Amino acid sequence: MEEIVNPYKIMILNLGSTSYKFKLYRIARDASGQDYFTEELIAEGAFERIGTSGKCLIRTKQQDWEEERAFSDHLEAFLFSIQWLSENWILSSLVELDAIGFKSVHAGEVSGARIINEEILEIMKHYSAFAPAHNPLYIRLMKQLAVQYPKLLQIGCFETSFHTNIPEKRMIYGVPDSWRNGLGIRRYGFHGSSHSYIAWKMQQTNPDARKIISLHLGGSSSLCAIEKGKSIATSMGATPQSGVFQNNRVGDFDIFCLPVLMDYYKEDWKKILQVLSKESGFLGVSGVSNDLREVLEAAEKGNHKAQLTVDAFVDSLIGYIGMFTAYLKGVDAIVFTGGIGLGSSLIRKRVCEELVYMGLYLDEAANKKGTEGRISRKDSRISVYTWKTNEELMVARSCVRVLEDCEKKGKE
Ligand SMILES: Nc1ncnc2c1ncn2[C@@H]1O[C@H](COP(=O)(O)OP(=O)(O)O)[C@@H](O)[C@H]1O
Ligand SMILES: CC(=O)OP(=O)(O)O
Ligand SMILES: [Mg+2]
Repeated sequence: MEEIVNPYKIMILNLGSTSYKFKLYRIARDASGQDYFTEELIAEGAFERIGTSGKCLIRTKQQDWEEERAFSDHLEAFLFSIQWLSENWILSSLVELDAIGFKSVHAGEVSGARIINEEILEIMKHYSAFAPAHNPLYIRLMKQLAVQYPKLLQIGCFETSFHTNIPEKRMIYGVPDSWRNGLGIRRYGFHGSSHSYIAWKMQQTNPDARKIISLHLGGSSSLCAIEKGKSIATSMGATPQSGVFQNNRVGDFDIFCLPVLMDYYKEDWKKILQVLSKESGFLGVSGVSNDLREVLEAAEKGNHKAQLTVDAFVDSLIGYIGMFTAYLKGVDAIVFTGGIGLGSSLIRKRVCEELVYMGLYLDEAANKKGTEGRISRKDSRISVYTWKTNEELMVARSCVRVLEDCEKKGKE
């Protein structure tokens, strides 16, 4: 392994809508001094189905631990992982870290990698209404850590960052301009760490693919049109509740249903938002589950509503792929990532079957294998890939940049 000179020790936390993930790195810029990094992954953890019970695993060089476990929330999962790392002599205390990095979600116009302080926490709080499944979780943990470890540097890398170069005409809604400036109501886009990882990964492996559509399909799902490494369009808007069908969130929805809903729910708008953000999407339409694995299983057994959910999900992906192909004026590669993107060969097959008209031909055997890499046939005009996303790596790199800036400022 390449020697890592003056590495930082950084722990990255990814509080997903259904999962808790962490990675612990030793990481530094490499000898070239450019924007390249060398890193060693000391430990990683992925806990599924937070709130119910799911597969939880932690991996280190020495050992793997895997158990079916129930964590009531992300905080409990985080505390467990810290205790595990300490008991197994991997990290005796968070005090050992140079920084803790968060794959944080929404702070409106504030994006990029930011040192977490009172001001940023206030902004995140303001945008909690936009990202209710994420922001409150991050704020709670950040505040708790600030009390417990006042010297620990906390860095938030906001999911909106990758999308800041999308043309203005594509980032506005057709609403009074004062709503954008006064209330922050505009499109932002999310899953920036994942889509930027895909852009980077494709640059490393397939530099000729300049027009890419990245499908991050997971607890929440979004698509991103990437041109020459930059996001030029994305399916989520002002909030991560929008765009394609989500696990339990509505996706795109016609706001003019509101009067009917207000009537039905006796003007209880909080209840309406709860249904749209927690009881809709896969769960709402199928009535089976917010976990696509269970919906697919039910569809297989002939459950009509479950089948409709799967069909509508695939259909919404196809719609955005068509739109983004037009924005990109063609497409060289389509990439599947996220829990569903990597895990479900059926969803990949269903999507690709709809794209044969574009000269896209799936390699059925490669698709079924479910490993990373190319899954389209040699004669396919558009290549198709599955990559396991690495959001934590992108966050860790951003943290290194912030730590270097801090050091520079300290020397000035
Ligand atoms: N083999 C699979 N088939 C269908 N869905 C899957 C599969 N594996 C995982 N998933 C779905 O992926 C989601 C988790 O995706 P992930 O991107 O890790 O989550 P998060 O959004 O919480 O960060 C779960 O909701 C699960 O239903
Ligand atoms: C928007 C976001 O960070 O989503 P997820 O819950 O999929 O990780
Ligand atoms: Mg996620």
